[in-house]
Amino acid sequence: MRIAVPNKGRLHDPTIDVLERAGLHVADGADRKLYAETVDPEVTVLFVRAADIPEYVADGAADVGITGLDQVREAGVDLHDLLDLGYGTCRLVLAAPEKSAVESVDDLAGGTVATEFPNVARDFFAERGIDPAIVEVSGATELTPHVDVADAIIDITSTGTTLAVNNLAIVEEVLQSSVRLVARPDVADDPKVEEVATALASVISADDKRYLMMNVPTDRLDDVREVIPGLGGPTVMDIAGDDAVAVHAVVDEDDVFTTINDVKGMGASDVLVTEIERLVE
Ligand SMILES: Nc1ncnc2c1ncn2[C@@H]1O[C@H](COP(=O)(O)OP(=O)(O)OP(=O)(O)O)[C@@H](O)[C@H]1O
Ligand SMILES: O=P(O)(O)OC[C@H]1O[C@H](OP(=O)(O)OP(=O)(O)O)[C@H](O)[C@@H]1O
Ligand SMILES: [Mg+2]
Repeated sequence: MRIAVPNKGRLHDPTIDVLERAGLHVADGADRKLYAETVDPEVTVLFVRAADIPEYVADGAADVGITGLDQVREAGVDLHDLLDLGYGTCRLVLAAPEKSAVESVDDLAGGTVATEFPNVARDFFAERGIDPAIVEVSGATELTPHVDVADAIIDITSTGTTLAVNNLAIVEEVLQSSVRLVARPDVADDPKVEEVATALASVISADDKRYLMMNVPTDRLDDVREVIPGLGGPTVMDIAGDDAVAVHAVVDEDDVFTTINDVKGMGASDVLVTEIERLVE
C-alpha cells in the first residue's frame, strides 16, 4: 500500500511525526527523497506536494494520502475522508482591503478575485449566485488587491497575521480545513488501509488523554470510582500486605486537574500522571 504525504512545507514534519507515533517508522525519510519504505514491508510512503496528493490518490499512484481538506476540495476528486488528524487547521476566507467597497459577497458581482484555490472559489460563488472573474495566482495572494490585480482574495488564514499586515478584512469564511487521511473509495475498506487508519486514530485519541495511577485506601475505592469515569472504569489491583489498592485509569486531559484534587481529598497517595503514546479503543 502507498501513502502519499507532503514532501515539504508546513505539513511535512507533523505528518512524519504522526506516522512515527503510530508505529509506522519511515525509513530514511531524508530531504529530496521521493519515496521511502516503512517498518511495514507492505506500506510505502511517497513524498508529493501537498496540493498534488488528492490527484495521486484519485489516480491510483497512491492508495491513501495525508493532506489538507482545502487541497482535497480544490482537486475536486471523490475521496473518502477517513480521519481528521487535527493539525494544519486553517480557514479559507474571502477577504478584501479594509478600506474598500467590498463588504459582502454580493459586492463582488462583476469584480475580480485572486486565489490559489480557483475551483473552491468558483464553487463558492456559484452557490451564492454570482460569477466574478477568478485570477489564479501561485503565492503572495494578499498583495493582489493592493496592485489592482483583484478586488478581493480567497486565501488561507490561521492566526490572521498575514491578512492584518496587508490591511485585509475577512468578508466571509469559505471553508474550514485541517489535515485528513483520505482514501480512494475502492480501497477505503481494504484491511491494510483500515490498519493504518486505526493506528493513526490511536495517536489522535491518545493526544488529549492522560494515564493516572494512584494508591487508594481500600475503604475509599467506591468514592474514587465515582470521580474517575475512566475508559470502561478504572483498573484496580491489590497491593500485597496493605489496606490500599492501586488504581489506574485513562482520563481526559481537561479533567486531570479536578480529578487529582478529588482523589487527594479521598486519601489517594502517590498519584502519577503520564502521557499515553497510543490508545486503541
Ligand atoms: N498558515 C497556515 N496555518 C495552518 N495550516 C496551513 C497554513 N498555511 C497552509 N496550511 C495548510 O497546509 C497546506 C499546505 O501549505 P504549505 O504552505 O505547507 O504548502 P505549500 O504552500 O504547497 O508549500 P510551500 O509554502 O512550502 O511552497 C495547506 O493546503 C493548508 O491545508
Ligand atoms: O493567518 P496566518 O497565520 O498569517 O497564516 C496565513 C498564511 O500562511 C500561508 O502562507 P505560508 O506561510 O505557507 O507561505 P506561502 O504563501 O509561501 O505558502 C497562507 O498562504 C497565508 O499567507
Ligand atoms: Mg504555503
